[in-house]
Amino acid sequence: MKEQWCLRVPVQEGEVARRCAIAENILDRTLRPRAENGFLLIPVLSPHDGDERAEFAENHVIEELPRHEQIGGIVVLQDDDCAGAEKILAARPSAHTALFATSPVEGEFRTKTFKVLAGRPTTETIYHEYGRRMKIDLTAAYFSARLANERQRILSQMQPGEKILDMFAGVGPFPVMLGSAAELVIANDLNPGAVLLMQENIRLNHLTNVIPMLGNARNLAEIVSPMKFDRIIMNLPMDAAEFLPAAAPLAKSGTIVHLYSLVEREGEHNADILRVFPGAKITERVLRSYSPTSWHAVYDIEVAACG
Ligand SMILES: C[S@@+](CC[C@H](N)C(=O)[O-])C[C@H]1O[C@@H](n2cnc3c(N)ncnc32)[C@H](O)[C@@H]1O
Repeated sequence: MKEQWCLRVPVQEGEVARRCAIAENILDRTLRPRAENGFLLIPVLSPHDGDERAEFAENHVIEELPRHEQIGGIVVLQDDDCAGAEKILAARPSAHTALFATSPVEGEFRTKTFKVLAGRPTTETIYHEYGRRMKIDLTAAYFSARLANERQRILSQMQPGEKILDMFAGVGPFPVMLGSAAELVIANDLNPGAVLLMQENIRLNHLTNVIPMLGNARNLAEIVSPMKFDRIIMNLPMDAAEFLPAAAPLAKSGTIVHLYSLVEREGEHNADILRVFPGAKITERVLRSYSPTSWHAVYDIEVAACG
């Protein structure tokens, strides 16, 4: 029998950890994950720091499942495939609904429309990420679990007492994840449906220092002035760079701006960034490929002293 290795994570974090293992190409798909004493053991292809040996059953089911993404109890299939949806729900007891997106991400609110392929007719679910719970409604507001690792990366960089602004907060995944380590988080979105869910997510996670705000990011400086922030999150990948001038009055020397964008070449936004934040230190990281010619990148911008 070949050597079998696993990543051991608390069951509630299993979904996120499994997705990260897929993204990092380390998941051993030939073996079936299993639960043990409140932990999920995820089979990995080769050992890394902290991984353990474990024994797994061969995986015959997962291999045959149609491609899909799981968000809480909802699976979203890549194809309009009702039979495939039934198969997935049978293989994944944690999923209650299978959906197919009938539109791309669209409009100012960046939402999609869905068709129910199988299971309970709903687009609502509870999603777990690193010990936090979030209510999601995929038709009411944008949500993607793909930035779960990014949220952990930012959390690991935070200093005590930070004031954070999330200009495009959606249902609040960044504010909810960073809230307990921050002094204050202002979490803004234009979509009333997103802000209602965000309010609920703030309550669900017992956060008292996260302030939800319904507004256009262009006007934030007028609304929260004279406040300045230690960290500003800008996750509007199609247009975030356009909002840099709106972020400028809210930043000070040393502020870190995390700008997420879809780009086609390295350094694509550097000139825009330096025009708004002269002398800023820019670090660009690739998050994932988006199409054959474009990728999702994050620019970490450290604002320099003004004047
Ligand atoms: C890509 S989503 C990101 C949501 C959230 N940060 C996340 O990671 O799930 C972008 C969000 O920006 C919001 N949005 C779009 N234009 C906006 C604007 N001018 N001002 C404030 N929010 C805006 C949309 O409603 C949407 O929720």
